[in-house]
Amino acid sequence: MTTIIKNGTIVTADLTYTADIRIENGLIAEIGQNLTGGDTLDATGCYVMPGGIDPHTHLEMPFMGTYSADDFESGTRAALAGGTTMVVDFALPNPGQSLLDALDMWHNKTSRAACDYSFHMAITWWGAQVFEEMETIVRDRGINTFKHFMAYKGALMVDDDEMFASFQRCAELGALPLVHAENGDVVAQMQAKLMADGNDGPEAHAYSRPPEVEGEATNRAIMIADMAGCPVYIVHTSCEQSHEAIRRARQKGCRVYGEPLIQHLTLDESEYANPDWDHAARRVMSPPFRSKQHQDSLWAGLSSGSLQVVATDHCAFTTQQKRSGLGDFRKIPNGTGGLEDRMPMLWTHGVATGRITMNEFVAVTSTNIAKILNIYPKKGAILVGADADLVVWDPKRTKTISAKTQQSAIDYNVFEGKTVTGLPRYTLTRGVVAIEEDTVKTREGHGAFVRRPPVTPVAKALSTWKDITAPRKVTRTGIPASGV
Ligand SMILES: NC(=O)NCCC(=O)O
Ligand SMILES: [Zn+2]
Ligand SMILES: [Zn+2]
Repeated sequence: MTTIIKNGTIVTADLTYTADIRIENGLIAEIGQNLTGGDTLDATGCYVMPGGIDPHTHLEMPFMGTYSADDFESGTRAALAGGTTMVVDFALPNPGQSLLDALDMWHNKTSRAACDYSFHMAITWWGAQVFEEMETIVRDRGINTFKHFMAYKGALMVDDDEMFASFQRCAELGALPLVHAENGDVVAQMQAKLMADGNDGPEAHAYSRPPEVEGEATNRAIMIADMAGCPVYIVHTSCEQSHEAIRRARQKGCRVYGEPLIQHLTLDESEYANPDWDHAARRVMSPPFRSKQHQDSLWAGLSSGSLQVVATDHCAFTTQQKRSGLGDFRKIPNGTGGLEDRMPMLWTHGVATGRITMNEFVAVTSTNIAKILNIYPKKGAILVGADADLVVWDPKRTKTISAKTQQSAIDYNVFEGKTVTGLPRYTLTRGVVAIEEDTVKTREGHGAFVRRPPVTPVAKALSTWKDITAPRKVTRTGIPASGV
């Protein structure tokens, strides 16, 4: 089947130019002038960009005694509606559970996915079995990233010795560790104190996780990665303290990546002061929303290049689920939605305000993460041979975000009432039109697992350098006799 996208302006991470695109069998077959034949999609007045990649979602995730409400059907439908054509979710083994079993469980959730997907594997416990299975995960199962939680003490959290061992294993395998960087021990103590003082509302969630908790853990993760000899990717970077640690390390030459979320870029801590308990609880996530100064730092990181990727950490819970934390903020399921809104919100608050360019928009929503995850140029590119995961972006289309019209299964939207300008005219997943303006044409089961090979160019370069600079025993000729 042939489709031609005509009359659009192609925008990639490094180029802006006018050309048509011919798509055949789900791939980009030709880029050129005046292409004809097949079905035509009119892109007049639009930008044609690589579809978004959201590398941080939690669909149907078992967490804090419940499951996140969006599954791979509603989650990928929401993604496509907002111009995102691939999601990367997290397989989370229970303590003692085989990584391979956990991965099978996560694959079993995806039969209705409407866009392509992949997984990060979480390291939630440590032992010889995990060490061995990491190799199978990388070599046979197409996964090159391992997630580590420095928070959620007593649940997902790992200690420094486990993290160091896992990072070293990542270095051997050419894999990339991801880190949720918050000091879980300090958080647990702060939570207990707040509760003891009678601070049991959702605002106490934010008080228990100040920026220092995140800055300290980010710095620690980066130093541990440097000692282990691997790059490291810090998820949901929300504050200047964490950004500063990333920036400083990058200046020293460390291979560190930082991922702000669209929520942290556009929503602030005043949400937790709302007198409506539901309003505040719906916005409970970790790390919490920050002040406007922290937001400025994140935006500066995107424009200067010290932060590379904008994600959502889409982990949506209904109001009813959030209410399990009434009377004890520690029991409010942590997480917010954003899959459908990431690209329009970033365009509206980033490109339209001049904080980032269109090309930087493509870089931080798609191309950078495609390179980091080693799936470029299959994904994240407009090149002959690449998957035709494309968004025909109409910079004039506008809407006011509302839970009433969203694809997500939950009953509210943290961006409710915000007007966005810049929306998909079409979203294509491997050449198939899934979204045509307000019409949703997603196909359940169209989404396929994307295998990601290990050893990115960055991992290879870093391991070469680490080998050259590794400690070496000095060969000596004149050794004094002992005791003389
Ligand atoms: N971020 C959050 O609050 N929930 C999802 C799990 C995580 O990423 O920490
Ligand atoms: Zn996290
Ligand atoms: Zn997450």
